[in-house]
Amino acid sequence: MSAATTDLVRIEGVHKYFGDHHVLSGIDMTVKEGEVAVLIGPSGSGKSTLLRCINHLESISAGRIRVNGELIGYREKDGRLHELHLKDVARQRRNIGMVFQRFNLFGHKTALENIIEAPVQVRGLEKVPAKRRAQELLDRVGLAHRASYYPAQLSGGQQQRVAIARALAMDPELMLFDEPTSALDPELVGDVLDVMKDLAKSGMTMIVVTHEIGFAREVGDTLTFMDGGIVVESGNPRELIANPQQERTKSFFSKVL
Ligand SMILES: Nc1ncnc2c1ncn2[C@@H]1O[C@H](COP(=O)(O)OP(=O)(O)OP(=O)(O)O)[C@@H](O)[C@H]1O
Repeated sequence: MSAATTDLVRIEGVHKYFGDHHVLSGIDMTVKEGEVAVLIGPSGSGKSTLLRCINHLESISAGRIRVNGELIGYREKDGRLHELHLKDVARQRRNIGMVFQRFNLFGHKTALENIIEAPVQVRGLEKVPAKRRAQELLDRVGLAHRASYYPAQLSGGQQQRVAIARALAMDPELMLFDEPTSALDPELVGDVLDVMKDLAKSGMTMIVVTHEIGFAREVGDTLTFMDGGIVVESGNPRELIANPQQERTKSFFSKVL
């Protein structure tokens, strides 16, 4: 939501096949630093796949994805892409936080232990500062008083907020959200969206796949409508929702609004 200048994410001509299935058919998209880009579209349109390509959880079949100028998942030599070693992919992923529909917290660890896991294990941070930071992050997501709770003792919305804190603990420069509220009971959705709004206000660059039109309208700097593996239309969320230009977008919004 802050004044956006530089492109933090550049996606150019990205294709993805699963076998013969052409799931992404030439995606171009940029996200500026500090922007919130919302992705919307019918089931199977390729939104999750695109997110997963951005942190190289999926390889791409063609194209380029750059985050902060760095090619993700590959190095380029003589115009050809060569997949990076896992340790280099892991280094890139440390800068990209991802929050999934299912939070996948470690059930045998407390909220705080879940959050310090990666900073301690992956980054080698000492436990004391890691715990201090985790406590700050729990405070930020409104769960300061739940540090010693186990996931099973938390609601779905609280678990998702812990998952957001866990992603933030690695100090990512980009956060990816894949339908973060879709698995939640309706009354728990608001708290998670509020945390995401605060994060947006703090200047975090975010790409959010969601069906929450209100969030898209209120928090999104851009809204991108995908269908059948292509970007059909993209623009200012309010304008796009109020006045879609393409038939496919019109038809989609007429069903979800
Ligand atoms: N690992 C995989 N192997 C084979 N096909 C896959 C794989 N992952 C996704 N697909 C297919 O790719 C297409 C796009 O899926 P994707 O999950 O990206 O869509 P989506 O827009 O996020 O949908 P939804 O809103 O339902 O999550 C679907 O047809 C899906 O079946």
